[in-house]
Amino acid sequence: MIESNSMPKAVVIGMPGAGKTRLGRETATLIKAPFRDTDQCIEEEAGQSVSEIFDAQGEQAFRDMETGVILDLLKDFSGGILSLGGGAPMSTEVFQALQEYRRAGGAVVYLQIDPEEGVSRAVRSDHRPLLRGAASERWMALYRERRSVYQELATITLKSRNTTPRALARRLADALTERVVHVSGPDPYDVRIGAGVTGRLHEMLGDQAMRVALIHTQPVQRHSDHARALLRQAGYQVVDLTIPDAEAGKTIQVSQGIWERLATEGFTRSDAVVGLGGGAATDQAGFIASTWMRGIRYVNCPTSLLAMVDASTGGKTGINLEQGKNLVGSFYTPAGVLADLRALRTLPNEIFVEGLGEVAKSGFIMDGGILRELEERAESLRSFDGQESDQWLGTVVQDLIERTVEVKARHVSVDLKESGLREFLNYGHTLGHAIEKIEHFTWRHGQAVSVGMVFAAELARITGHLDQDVVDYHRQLLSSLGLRTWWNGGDFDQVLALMHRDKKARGNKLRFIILDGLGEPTHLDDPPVSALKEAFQAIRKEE
Ligand SMILES: NC(=O)c1ccc[n+]([C@@H]2O[C@H](COP(=O)([O-])OP(=O)(O)OC[C@H]3O[C@@H](n4cnc5c(N)ncnc54)[C@H](O)[C@@H]3O)[C@@H](O)[C@H]2O)c1
Ligand SMILES: O=C(O)C(=O)C[C@@H](O)[C@H](O)[C@H](O)COP(=O)(O)O
Repeated sequence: MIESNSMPKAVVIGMPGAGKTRLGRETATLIKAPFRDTDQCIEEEAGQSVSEIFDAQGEQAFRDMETGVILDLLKDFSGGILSLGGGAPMSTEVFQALQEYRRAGGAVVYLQIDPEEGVSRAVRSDHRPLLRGAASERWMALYRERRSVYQELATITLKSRNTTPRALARRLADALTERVVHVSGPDPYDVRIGAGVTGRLHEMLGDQAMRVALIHTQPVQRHSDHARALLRQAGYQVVDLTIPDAEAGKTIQVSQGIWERLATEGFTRSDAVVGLGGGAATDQAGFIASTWMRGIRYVNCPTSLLAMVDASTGGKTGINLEQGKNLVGSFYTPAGVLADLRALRTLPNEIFVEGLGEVAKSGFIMDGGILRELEERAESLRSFDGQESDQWLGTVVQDLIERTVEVKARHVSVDLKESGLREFLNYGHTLGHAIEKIEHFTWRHGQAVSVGMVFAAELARITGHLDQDVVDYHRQLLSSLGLRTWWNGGDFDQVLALMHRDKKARGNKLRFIILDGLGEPTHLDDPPVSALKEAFQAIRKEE
């Protein structure tokens, strides 16, 4: 039986001369994995070259050896990259084993080569026994016979045309390290997390759209330029829309400007939106997508940590009003989310750190593993520098993003419109949003939520739900990550009035999310004002 913990990470298949061995070897080097080529394994075992085995024992003997080697390696080559001989998948046993390998989660990579190129390489090569004699005719005949088998088995197809072996290996390495979180519900979609996933924009947008509105902010210009180039390459007419940065981009005036532009550009119902940037840009882009002609397709490309772990997923779209945060919006799910880790290279440290606030939130409400990871890595995470982030840190960040998006997905998959369970994702936000407003959005969202979580923990303690040590743990963990745990702005009455505009409030009654313990969120309805005041005092710091 093929088991995921001992099988190879990828198996490369394709025609003779496609470059499978080179692709496999270079990819293995990039991802620091072992590499095997089945022809080479057979030659080592037999002490003869493939041609010599063909000449001395015939093709069938070679195929039997090949099948044996492949079946063994599929069971026992943990995390390696395996390149197969071109004809291997044509054997029923190997074909079925590759199907089983796929079912176990393995990646079968079909390296496609243009027939003209394949033929010209075949003519030049003199060591392939099956191509002896009329090499070009033999190659074409094999190609016709094998092509559909390769296509049927492939989970990843790479075309060698117009690219270098190095670039192909890079693409494969990216694809193999990508993580996918599936969000289910009425309109299911995937969140893809990995270096280079922006390359999947076309796949996610689909072929229906003719025009694409690319909504982004100026600080992420470099990433939007890349996305625009990919969209144009894929044949879309791209309308580039640079909106004001951060919360200044989440206003009705900005929405109005975009709607008018879409009208001028002739956007129809089959056209699409791409939101690229931090959470503010993706919130506005989603809002536009949900309102234009009552809803068109959109894909989010988050570029900040916070947008990757939270804002881009779940379909809460919206804008702010002078009176408060996110007061206008909709629940409208994206067609997909592409969290490209390469975007983090340009992310300033303080914006990375604020994103850790929402990561910690997911830990507090659901996933103790996130909390442990944050505790262990606090120092390196707090000093994250995208430019210098080594591979180790990159993997940690990818893990944290994946885990946090899992937490989000678990909530929004069953309660898209926030009738109960989803409200837990709002931990720390009732006060957090009030702080953002009172501070005229000079405080970053994640920092405000961090203080909001300490407030919620204090409130839980005061109302008899939580022990002091868990409240202390909030302060200690959040501050170790570089997040704020106190706030001296505003006054209680101002804060109370703003908290009444929170979307969890019903009538005159406030509703908070608090914890009964780590990973045990619950609702607290209509707490006494005295308790709120005491919790408010507890987040003030003597200066
Ligand atoms: N819809 C939701 O479910 C949800 C969830 C959480 C937060 N939010 C919203 O998200 C917003 C906060 O998101 P945010 O923290 O990303 O803030 P943001 O969107 O204001 O981005 C912060 C800053 O970082 C810049 N930036 C983003 N990516 C960058 C990159 N790769 N390189 C350089 N600069 C980059 C932005 O342009 C901006 O200047 C808030 O409006 C919040 O309400 C929404
Ligand atoms: O997705 C959710 O649900 C959340 O509450 C996630 C929050 O982290 C996020 O800040 C959200 O935008 C808050 O929404 P709001 O309804 O409180 O405005």
